[in-house]
Amino acid sequence: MELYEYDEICPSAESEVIPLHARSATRGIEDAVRILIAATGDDPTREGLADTPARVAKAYREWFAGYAIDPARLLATQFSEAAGYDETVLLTGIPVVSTCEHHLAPIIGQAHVAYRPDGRVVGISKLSRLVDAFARRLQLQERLTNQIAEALDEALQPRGVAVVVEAAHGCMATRGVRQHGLTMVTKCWLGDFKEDAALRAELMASLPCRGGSGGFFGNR
Ligand SMILES: Nc1nc2c(ncn2[C@@H]2O[C@H](COP(=O)(O)OP(=O)(O)OP(=O)(O)O)[C@@H](O)[C@H]2O)c(=O)[nH]1
Ligand SMILES: [Zn+2]
Repeated sequence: MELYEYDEICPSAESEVIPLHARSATRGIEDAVRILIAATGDDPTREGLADTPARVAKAYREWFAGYAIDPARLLATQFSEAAGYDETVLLTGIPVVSTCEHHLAPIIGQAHVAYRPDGRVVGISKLSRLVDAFARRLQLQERLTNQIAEALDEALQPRGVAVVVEAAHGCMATRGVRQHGLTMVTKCWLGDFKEDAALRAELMASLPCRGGSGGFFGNR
């Protein structure tokens, strides 16, 4: 295996310490990607890989855009015109694109978000934005599930919140146990949903759950 000099693949490494959350982190990411490419045994300077560090830096801005989003601001616009509606509001099949904090591998799945309003509702698109704001961070699926539920509960103070996330973990599909087609299902129940088993059952019956039917990294 060919070895590469550190400052050949990582020219800016010693010039400054770059906070990773900042926009200026781009160069630091690019240097890190060159190191990772070299670690695979490939040549980070060959033509096909020359633009890869910049592409990965751009991808990182997209994958981790959630850190810059304030969930409370997302949910700040609320409507009271629907005050007479006090049944469950449910949005199913919200795409989840996240990254596991243990292996930096993708977590791909869907979230189903429900709440029982108490006089106020939010624009339905905000539920999708809320899921995305927490998904586009380094995550554990359990924490992602709880964060979505708690942010909605805090902002809207509804009578209940339910969040179900079903996702496949790239770190299980592509390495380690190397089992694809598995789906992890996590749930968070707050308020009415925590107290009322019939409500939980009704909600679960309304979900187009894919759990156990193949997952997002293909069938076994
Ligand atoms: N509970 C939970 N576990 C996760 C999540 N994402 C990844 N993991 C697991 O995190 C664990 C990390 O375990 P470690 O033993 O520290 O790491 P590892 O040696 O790479 O583990 P293996 O994946 O079993 O090879 C693994 O079991 C992963 O499957 C998640 O969102 N929630
Ligand atoms: Zn993982």
